[in-house]
Amino acid sequence: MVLAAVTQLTSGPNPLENADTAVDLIQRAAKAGAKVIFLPEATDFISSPDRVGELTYCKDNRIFVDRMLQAAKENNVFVSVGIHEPAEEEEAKRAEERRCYNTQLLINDKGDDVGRYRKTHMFDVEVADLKIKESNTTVPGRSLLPPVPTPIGNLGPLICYDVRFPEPALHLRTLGAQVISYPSAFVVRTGPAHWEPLLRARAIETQCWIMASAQVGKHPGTDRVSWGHAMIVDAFGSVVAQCGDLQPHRPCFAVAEVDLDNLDNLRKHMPLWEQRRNDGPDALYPVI
Ligand SMILES: O=C(O)CNC(=O)[C@H](CS)NC(=O)CCC(=O)C(=O)O
Repeated sequence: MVLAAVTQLTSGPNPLENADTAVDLIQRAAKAGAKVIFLPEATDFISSPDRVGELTYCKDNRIFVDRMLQAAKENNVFVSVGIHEPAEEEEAKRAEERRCYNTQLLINDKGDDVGRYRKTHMFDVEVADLKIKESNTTVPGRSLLPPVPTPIGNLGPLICYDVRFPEPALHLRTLGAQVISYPSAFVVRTGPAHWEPLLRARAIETQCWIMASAQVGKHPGTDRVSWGHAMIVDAFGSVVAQCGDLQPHRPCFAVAEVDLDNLDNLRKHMPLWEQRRNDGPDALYPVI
């Protein structure tokens, strides 16, 4: 049994200050015994949309990544962290747009970069008073990252809005995932109604552990407020750890022991992957 930690924090527009907060959380969670530590989406910075290009390409943002690699090594822990990654020129189409990928970076306990997943679903929505177009600043990734071995099992990375789409999570399970991570910055308009049920649904249907780190509270210099409620859901769909909502929100973490024997037992006795009908909608639901 290995301990995992999900974290909750409030990133601002300064990558170096956010690095201090993230390193402090890594140290605290490692001291509590966590071997795998999950930091939220966009831990490096959250800013108004007009500053995303500048901040993505600035030197401090490269220093942010170096500090995460160093903290993983020094604390002997595996780290998952959400960052803005410069998009390749051909992807950005026009270099002057300086768009980014919304990336989950995976770092092993030696401080090596062992994988990057780039968010594939853009949060382009209008819900009542909320209007956000992530694709103005961000280029969607084009592929899933096959699960990466970690001390808590094979980890399949996805990000935030991706949680609304069951298909990539199911595909990661087929590729061998035992744990799926959703570093997030859910908005307060949708969080109360959708955050927990979506995470639990993904856990139940994939029979994977879900690690959902979260941004929380008002982001300085923006009009954005994040929902928080970072949580760990086990492969049966139970919420086994959750960060609080006591205000003012301070950076915090919640831990759970990840039991892969139980996961194997669940999959053996409820063998969804053997029972799934793969013969397509025409065979399953013929039009009478
Ligand atoms: O913009 C950044 O710097 C970091 N990225 C985010 O905060 C992203 C894109 S705007 N947020 C979400 O996907 C929220 C999804 C959500 O709230 C829902 O699905 O309801």
